[in-house]
Amino acid sequence: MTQTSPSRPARPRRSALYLPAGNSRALAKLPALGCDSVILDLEDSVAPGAKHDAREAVRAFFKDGRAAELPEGMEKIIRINTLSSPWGGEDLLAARGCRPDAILIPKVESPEDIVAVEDALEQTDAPASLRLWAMIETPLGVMNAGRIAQAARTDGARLDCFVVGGNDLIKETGVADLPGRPWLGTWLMQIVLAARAYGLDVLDGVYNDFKDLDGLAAEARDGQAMGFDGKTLIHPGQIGVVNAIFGVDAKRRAEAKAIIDAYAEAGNRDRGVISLDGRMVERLHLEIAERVMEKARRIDLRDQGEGNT
Ligand SMILES: CC(C)(COP(=O)(O)OP(=O)(O)OC[C@H]1O[C@@H](n2cnc3c(N)ncnc32)[C@H](O)[C@@H]1OP(=O)(O)O)[C@@H](O)C(=O)NCCC(=O)NCCSC(=O)C[C@H](O)C(=O)O
Ligand SMILES: [Mg+2]
Repeated sequence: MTQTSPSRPARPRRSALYLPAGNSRALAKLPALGCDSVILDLEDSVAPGAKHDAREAVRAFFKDGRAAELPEGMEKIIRINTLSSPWGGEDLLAARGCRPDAILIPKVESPEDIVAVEDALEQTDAPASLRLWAMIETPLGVMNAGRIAQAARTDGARLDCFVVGGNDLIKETGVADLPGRPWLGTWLMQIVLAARAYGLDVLDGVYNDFKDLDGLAAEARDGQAMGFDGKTLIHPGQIGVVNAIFGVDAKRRAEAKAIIDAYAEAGNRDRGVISLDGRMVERLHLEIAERVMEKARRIDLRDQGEGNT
């Protein structure tokens, strides 16, 4: 059974789809898609000359009610440009005004990058519920991942989730971009470990070859085994594969239910350790099983379009 920290909410974040914010046809498709999160992108998928229009498109999407009509439970994230870029400050103001679930900050390299955004939000009437997600996609970002995640422990901190930026990491380090990601593995694990140490969710990077669903499935399975909560995506055709791999299949549900049922038996309720089908089961396994069942419940609601609150 996959081990998951019981301290984080069991919120499904199987699939997070990037959508270039200025692409009106893609925006029109969104209500029918089954991704758990959408990331409206103002950064790398938007050319410098199109930044203004893309930002206005995001503003309009939230203002005219289209965002509110998305399926309940689909998280709405806006990826801004870095604050050091010519667009970041205006992006942040626009994003805050849209009141999405979270703002995704690209190329985070130190806790100060998070604090700068937190401070800017403090000076506005940003709701306390607004979360921050951070992209880890540079050598410094990976090296400082623990310190960055630690920023989530500060009182009132908004940091909620790490997102791997594999394309930038490959660009910045020069490692070979090979199937199975042999040279990226250590860094990916470092990012997962940092996130887990401080109770953050963590999403794997994108798979660029969007027509190769077998390759996507192999990479998603690797990511699931590494401990990621889900994967970021670039195309609607990738959602089904990834939702299945990061979901809770029938075998895991049955295992979890068996553990919960076993501990519910009168003779077991107060026991620390029990024997189940020839395996040692401890109360920590009960916590994991309860979390698995809660996540399965939320996934079922999400997949029925009823939200995952
Ligand atoms: C990759 C694409 C450019 C491919 O586009 P296209 O050739 O147009 O795809 P299709 O013809 O197969 O599209 C079929 C229909 O699906 C809609 N569509 C396509 N992509 C999306 C999407 N992401 N969300 C919603 N809908 C989408 C098309 O509009 C078609 O519908 P219709 O027009 O009605 O026929 C394109 O998929 C794309 O732009 N993807 C997103 C790219 C992106 O956001 N990139 C930035 C994030 S990746 C990254 O930067 C990660 C990280 O930072 C790192 O460093 O790794
Ligand atoms: Mg990137």
